[in-house]
Amino acid sequence: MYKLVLIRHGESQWNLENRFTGWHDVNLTETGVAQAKNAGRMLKEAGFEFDTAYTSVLLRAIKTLNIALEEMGQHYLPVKRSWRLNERHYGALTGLDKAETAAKHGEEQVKIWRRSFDIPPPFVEMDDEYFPGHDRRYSHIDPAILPRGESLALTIERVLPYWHDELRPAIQRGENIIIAAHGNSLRALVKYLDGMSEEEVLGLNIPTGVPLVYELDENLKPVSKEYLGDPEKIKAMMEAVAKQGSAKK
Ligand SMILES: O=C(O)[C@@H](CO)OP(=O)(O)O
Repeated sequence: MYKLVLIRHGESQWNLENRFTGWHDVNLTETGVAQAKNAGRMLKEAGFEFDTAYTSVLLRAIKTLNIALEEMGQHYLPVKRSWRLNERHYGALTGLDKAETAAKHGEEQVKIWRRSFDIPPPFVEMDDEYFPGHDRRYSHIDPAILPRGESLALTIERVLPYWHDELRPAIQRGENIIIAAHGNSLRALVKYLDGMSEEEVLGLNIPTGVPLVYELDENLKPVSKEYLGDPEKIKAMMEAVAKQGSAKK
C-alpha cells in the first residue's frame, strides 16, 4: 500500500481578489501562509515522513510547500519543480474579476469557462503579456507547446506525462511524496486517479491549503482518500470555491 499527499496552495492574492489567475505568478496572502503552516502541522501530527516533494514553478505553490515542509521539520527534502504542475492557463480571462465576468457574460458562461471539461477560455495572442513565452522560466520549452489558454482536458494532457514519467515511478520505488500544486492541475490528477467521468469532475472543487491523503494499492488504484482537518470547514471551503463564479449581487 502506498500513500500520496496532494495539497493545493494556500489562499493567493488573486484568490482573495476573486480574479482568474492561471499562470500569473501571485503571492500567498497572510491567510494563505497560515493555511500552509496549518497543513504542515496536521501532516506532522499525522506522522508523515516524505522522501521527495514536487511542485509547480509558481510562487504560491512553491511557498506553500516550503512553509509546510518547514513546519514539519522536513525543509531539507529534495524538491522537484515542473511547469507541468502549473495551474490551468486561463488565457484571455487571466486577471479578470470572476464575479464581474459573470455579471457581463452570465454565470452559465463563467461556469462553462471554469468547469466544463473541454471548452477552453479564449486564447491569448503570442504577444500578450500573459503568454508564457516571454518568461525566462519557460525558455527551455518549445513555445509551440506553451499554452495560450487551457481547458481541463488540455491541462490533463500536460499534467499526465509528468505523472507517468516522474510521479508514478517515484511512488512505485517506494518514495513517500507530497505534491503542492493548484486547483485545476490537481483536479486533473484526481480525475485520473479516481477514474472520474467528465460530468463528475464538473462538481470537484479543491480547497486551498488542505492536505488530501490517498492510499493507493500496488497498481496505484485509490483504496481511500481523505482531507485532513475539520470536514465541515472543508465542505464550506469547497462550496466557496464553487461560488466564486457567481455574479455580484
Ligand atoms: O483562477 C484560477 O486560476 C483558478 C484557481 O484559483 O480558479 P478556478 O477555480 O476559477 O478555476
